[in-house]
Amino acid sequence: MEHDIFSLEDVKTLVNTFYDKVREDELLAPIFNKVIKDRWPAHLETMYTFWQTVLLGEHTYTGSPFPPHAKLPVSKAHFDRWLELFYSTIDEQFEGEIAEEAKWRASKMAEIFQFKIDRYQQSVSGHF
Ligand code: HEM
Repeated sequence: MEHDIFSLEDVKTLVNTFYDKVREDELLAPIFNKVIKDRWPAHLETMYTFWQTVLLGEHTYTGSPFPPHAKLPVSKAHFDRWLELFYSTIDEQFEGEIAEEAKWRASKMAEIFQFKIDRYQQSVSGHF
């Protein structure tokens, strides 16, 4: 039986496995690679601190999550795929309250990001 997400080691496993899937995904990989290029190690480091802060209460992340997403060319299909890969990564390796919390947090953030991105896209296309 799988265990819950307890340590920074678990967070790193989660993040590494998830972005391995993202980088192999035909819908998401081009979007990420266009922005990140050869900075994947730095992105992964940032994401360790983000999830360490959210899930373990160890406050190592000091950024602002939304701004890098504001102008991405993404829609509901991209967020659905992102969540599908994130959920499967968690369910394959972890089980417990924090694992459930991770999925819930991700879905809420995806909802807010998508709402803001849609609003931005409408404003630039003149239908605001
Ligand atoms: C379609 C879905 C998504 C795409 C294509 C996407 C893409 C990206 C990209 C390109 C970056 C910038 C990396 C860089 O320049 O270093 C980034 C950063 C980040 N993403 Fe996402 N993302 C998505 C969904 C999400 C969701 C749902 C969350 C939250 C659970 C999230 C959390 C973050 C965080 C925390 C950062 C780091 C921000 C910082 O620089 O401090 N992303 N993402």
